[in-house]
Amino acid sequence: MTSKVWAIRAPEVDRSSSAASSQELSKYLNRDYVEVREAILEYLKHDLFKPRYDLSFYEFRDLTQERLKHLAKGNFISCFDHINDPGRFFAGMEALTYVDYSITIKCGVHYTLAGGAIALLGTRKHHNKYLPLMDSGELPGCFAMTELGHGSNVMGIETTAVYDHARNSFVLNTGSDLASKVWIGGASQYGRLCTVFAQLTVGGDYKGVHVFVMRIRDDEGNLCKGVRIEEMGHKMGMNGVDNGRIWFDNVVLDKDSLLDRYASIDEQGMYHSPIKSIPARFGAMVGALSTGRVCIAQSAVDACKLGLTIACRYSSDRPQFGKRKIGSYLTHKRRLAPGVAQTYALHLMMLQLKGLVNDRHDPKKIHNLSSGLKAAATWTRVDVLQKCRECCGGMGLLSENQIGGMIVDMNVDVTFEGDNTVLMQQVVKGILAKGIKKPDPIQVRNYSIEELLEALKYREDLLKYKLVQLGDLDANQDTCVDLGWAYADYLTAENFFKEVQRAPPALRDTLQELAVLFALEKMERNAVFYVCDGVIDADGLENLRRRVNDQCNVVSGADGERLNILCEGFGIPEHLITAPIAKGWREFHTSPEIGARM
Ligand SMILES: Cc1cc2nc3c(=O)[nH]c(=O)nc-3n(C[C@H](O)[C@H](O)[C@H](O)COP(=O)(O)OP(=O)(O)OC[C@H]3O[C@@H](n4cnc5c(N)ncnc54)[C@H](O)[C@@H]3O)c2cc1C
Repeated sequence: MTSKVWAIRAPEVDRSSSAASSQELSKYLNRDYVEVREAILEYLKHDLFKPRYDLSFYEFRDLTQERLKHLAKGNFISCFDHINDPGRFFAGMEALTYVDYSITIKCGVHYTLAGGAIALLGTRKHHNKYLPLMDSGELPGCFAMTELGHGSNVMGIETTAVYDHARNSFVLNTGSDLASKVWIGGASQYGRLCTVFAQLTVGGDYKGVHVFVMRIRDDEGNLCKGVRIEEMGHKMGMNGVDNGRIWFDNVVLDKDSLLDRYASIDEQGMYHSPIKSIPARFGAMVGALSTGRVCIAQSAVDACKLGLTIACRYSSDRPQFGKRKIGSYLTHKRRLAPGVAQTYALHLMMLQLKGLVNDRHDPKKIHNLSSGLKAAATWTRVDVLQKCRECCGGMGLLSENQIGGMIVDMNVDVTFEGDNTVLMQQVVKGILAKGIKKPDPIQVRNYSIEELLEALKYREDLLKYKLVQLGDLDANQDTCVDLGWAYADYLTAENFFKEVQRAPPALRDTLQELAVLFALEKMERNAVFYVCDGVIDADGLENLRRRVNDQCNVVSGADGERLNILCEGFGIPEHLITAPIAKGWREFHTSPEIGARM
């Protein structure tokens, strides 16, 4: 089936009840690197980026590879941006989620993971040799960290690199099948260059995990000596990415293959690193690669924007049980309005995080924040897109309506770039400190902004205190995940209310309504905590439910029409909203052309 992109108009929106205009909202949300964003969105009008639902496994991979090549021609994304201007890099990568997650991840592996590792862990010789060819798309890159036996535990990987001073080179070996590199994006068919994580030994001394850059295929696409690659297999989604499995058998790598920003070997074969401890050195190397997590978190937020735009438009346009629009039902508002609030909240928080990366802020803070937000944003995406799909009823299942495809393609985002459950535990290790005092008890009565923020902060502080008292994090992993959420929720809410103050006056009421809904809904999700710890009682809980209902009504408008304005504020151009249900489902499904699109 070839998908025709229908030029049916977007539904009319009643703007009378909205305090803020969608253009003003969009200008406020999309305020950084405006020219890069606009240019890439325009570039994505090319036919190559139009949706295709009729392709076989290998045809879809070829299309994704063609898309990567075409993007490279546009010069929007450069691996050098990791060093010179990370904010520009993020802006260049962002719009891709609106096209398709396979191309997003294809670019993510090539530019962010492989290109980022070379840029951030390598030195000038590596930059000059590889990055221009990666920018032009001539040298497709892979990133080989995960092994069959070691996924989340990267420090435990078993691939070995032994330095041989007599030959001035390293010898790379997989050893057992459990040490084969698995899931490696781009490896199965198109990848030619690879950044490989391996345990380094120099002069018989073990030095820990280091990263090497090497060719896995030559310019003709033939596998290099000692490299074996197999196909990973058909996946539940994201099949445009050719994931593969790699084995290394006595592969000889020259000395310059070591990405040597954090560790090097001198002319006499002596190993040097400014970071003496093996775990600290590993932490510095992996910590430098937080760009990937930032991109995954941003993609999750962008997917929420697209899913909500489609679901809200359809809901305010589709009557059911007489003339009543489905968007007018409380249960619809309850499913969509909190998602819109979460998406605004997370988008604004991501702007802060990207600002910290751009300013080269404290790496520890960036690591904690990017880990917590990656987990929060991707888990939020799972919830938001499922609700969007349900709100569209059966129409939500049609591939051309975009939401279903995103659900399956993006499901992996809770697992890769750090499994969310494991990431939340890392966040907790990063934020717990000795001497944390028990917070004074609080009570919430009227759900003012001050009380809402106090309640979110209280949850974080009390969970921190409890975990310090409990001591054994391993035996209390469930509380660790709760604390990771509490940390992300409070920071995101606090930032949202600050944004209300920073925003132009015309936007403040609208943003505040959303921020209040965000905070109320977070309290409601954690009602068990608040009741058990005496912050609210049974009446308070009932009051909280009513407050969430009221706020969903305020944010949504009578038929959910206000949600359309808020979604327009996300600024997704019409050519990337291809779902027919977002463009007038009646005209589309009653058109005489309906048969022609199959
Ligand atoms: C489509 C896809 C593309 C990928 N692309 C790449 C790539 O290009 N390059 C690359 O190097 N890797 C890639 N990966 C690998 C990815 O990074 C790993 O899948 C991820 O790190 C998780 O490892 P794992 O799959 O072995 O899961 P595991 O680590 O085995 O985790 C499985 C489950 O156990 C839980 N668990 C694990 N450890 C703990 C713990 N300490 N405490 C509590 N729970 C725990 C996790 O929460 C999870 O639910 C990709 C994966 C996929 C699926």
